[in-house]
Amino acid sequence: MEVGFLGLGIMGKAMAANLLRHGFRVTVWNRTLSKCDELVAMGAAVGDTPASVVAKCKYTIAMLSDPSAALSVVFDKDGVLEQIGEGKGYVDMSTVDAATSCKISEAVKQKGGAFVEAPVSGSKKPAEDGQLVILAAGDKALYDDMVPAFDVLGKKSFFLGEMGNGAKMKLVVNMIMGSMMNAFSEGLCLADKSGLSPQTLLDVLDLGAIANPMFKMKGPSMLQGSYNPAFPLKHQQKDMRLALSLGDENAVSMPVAAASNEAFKKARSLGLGDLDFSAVHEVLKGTGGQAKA
Ligand SMILES: NC(=O)C1=CN([C@@H]2O[C@H](COP(=O)(O)OP(=O)(O)OC[C@H]3O[C@@H](n4cnc5c(N)ncnc54)[C@H](OP(=O)(O)O)[C@@H]3O)[C@@H](O)[C@H]2O)C=CC1
Ligand SMILES: O=CCCC(=O)O
Repeated sequence: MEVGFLGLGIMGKAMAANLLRHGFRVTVWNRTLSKCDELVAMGAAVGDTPASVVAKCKYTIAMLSDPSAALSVVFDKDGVLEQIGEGKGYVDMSTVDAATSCKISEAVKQKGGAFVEAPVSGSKKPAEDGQLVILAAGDKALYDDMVPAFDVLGKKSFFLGEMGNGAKMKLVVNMIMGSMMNAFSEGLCLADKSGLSPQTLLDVLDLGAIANPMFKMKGPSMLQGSYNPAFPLKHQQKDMRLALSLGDENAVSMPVAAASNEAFKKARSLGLGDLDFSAVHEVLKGTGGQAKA
């Protein structure tokens, strides 16, 4: 199967590499072109523009930072829309809001193409290992065509029906994750300040009902003040913002998420946006600015 891949950040690079390892023919494009080099060394071809990738490939996947990047790659000059059409499919796996997905979907359909939104749960390591959880919605025939690729990228794919449901599901999941990270960080601070060993707290948490992979993976590095980015904090704050907006639209009160969003915003204002989202711990510790990757 031949696929195009637009966006080779932390996630896109791992996902495209995984497709190559599984025998897919992949043509890549990234705004910063030098990021294509590693994939080329693995056998990928390069397209000059999103449009040229779509012209070459029947199916094109995108993994971009946020709604404005997702829209730009489709609608701007040399974008996806210039070459999408009958018989071609576009799959955006970025985390965006439902309105962005719907806007892209309408434009692609108007040109005769098919569109699926397919944001993912899981971070850098699951992307490398093909263990993502894929939250797809939109054109069912295109979804069915993409199953061989989704089977390589993920451990499970959900087809959630109408366009926008994938984006909404992803935002709900990440809203919970961001709130959990804040509660976890507060707990580590409380243990420390009240004379307990935060390491022992990690051991206790890991044996109880709230044990989870995120606490287990991020806890030890948070205690060291080390935040090598797997999921950049700026993207987690974007997801909290989009989830809160979904709450506004549906009149859902979300005080916990709103407070967590404030902590992520504070972290961004301290220059921690490119570190892992667990760097919000520096805000809750009150030591922002001393964090490292
Ligand atoms: N990291 C994670 O753990 C996860 C991330 N996600 C989501 O996946 C998406 C990608 O995340 P991640 O890989 O971590 O992010 P990165 O910041 O590492 O990569 C972002 C990508 O978007 C590109 N980009 C940004 N702005 C533009 C633009 N205006 N035009 C064209 N390309 C642009 C970047 O290009 P350039 O290299 O030129 O800057 C880069 O390829 C996000 O929506 C994120 O929320 C979902 C699940 C997990
Ligand atoms: O959007 C990012 C999700 C990160 C994760 O699921 O670990």
